[in-house]
Amino acid sequence: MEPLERYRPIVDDFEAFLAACRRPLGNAVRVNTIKASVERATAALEADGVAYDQADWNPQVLRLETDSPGSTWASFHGFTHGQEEVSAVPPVVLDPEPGERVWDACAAPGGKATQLSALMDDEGTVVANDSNLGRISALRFNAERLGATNLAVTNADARNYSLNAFEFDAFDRALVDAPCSCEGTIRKNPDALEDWSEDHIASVSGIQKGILRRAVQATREGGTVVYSTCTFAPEENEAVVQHVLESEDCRVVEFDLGLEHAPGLTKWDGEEFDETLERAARIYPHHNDTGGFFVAKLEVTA
Ligand SMILES: C[S@@+](CC[C@H](N)C(=O)[O-])C[C@H]1O[C@@H](n2cnc3c(N)ncnc32)[C@H](O)[C@@H]1O
Repeated sequence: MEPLERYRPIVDDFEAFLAACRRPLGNAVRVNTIKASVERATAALEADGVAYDQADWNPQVLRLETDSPGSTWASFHGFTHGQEEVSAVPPVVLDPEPGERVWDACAAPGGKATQLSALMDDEGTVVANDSNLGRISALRFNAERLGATNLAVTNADARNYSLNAFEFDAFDRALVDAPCSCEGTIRKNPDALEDWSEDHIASVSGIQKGILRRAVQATREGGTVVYSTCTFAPEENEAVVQHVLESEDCRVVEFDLGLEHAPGLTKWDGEEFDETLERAARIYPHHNDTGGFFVAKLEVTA
């Protein structure tokens, strides 16, 4: 928990934050609407005797009272997919339409890519990319299990991603769910901070900047890019968005999130960020009894 002390000056009710970070996280699933309605999925859970609670902000997210959410009939049938509640936020903020072209730049193992497919009624295209070949097999497996047929998988470094193989020259939307220091996953993974260091944060921040820059370049004017991480470090969040605001044509836009959150920061460690960064969301574990997440929404401008 010691590394988290650096966030004492920025987190509202820091003691409640620390206490929440120490509590194990319950299990959650997302209803896979490609295969089942919420009613059908919850009926399958009830038949299995698994109690659930629907999330207030999204009825497709269910908190389950079971230690093995992957061992229910609903899961075997692909009606549900184990996914942390806050992890379901970025695709909802991206808000893709059926028929659009969407790039998921860092997609494996595919929780959000398959959610994008479902939000698009499995119509249009989700290009689900990841640079890690080992994680691609899990992405393919999840796409098949959940029946996401509009999902195409690529294996490349998103920082210099080429659109040459496609018959179009820009995506309508892009999601960058970036590799990060994973501080916000501490409730699920108590070892999450074991290898924590400021050097690692600095190095991953450079990768994040490169990926987000490419995502803005690869998205059409008027299109939308969502940037998310499961970490608290401002170097990996606001500083990354700030970097891209300075180098690419885009702006930070507001979004409505039915979840309690804090605004993005406008300064950290002597660095000042654009005031529009306040439109980003910092979701802390004590806000909604979830993991931690950062989400920013960008519009590509001329
Ligand atoms: C937070 S995880 C993505 C989780 C995924 N969006 C989901 O919901 O299942 C970050 C991913 O970024 C990938 N990654 C790391 N560096 C990358 C790069 N330069 N280009 C593309 N993907 C990268 C990692 O392999 C990892 O799978």
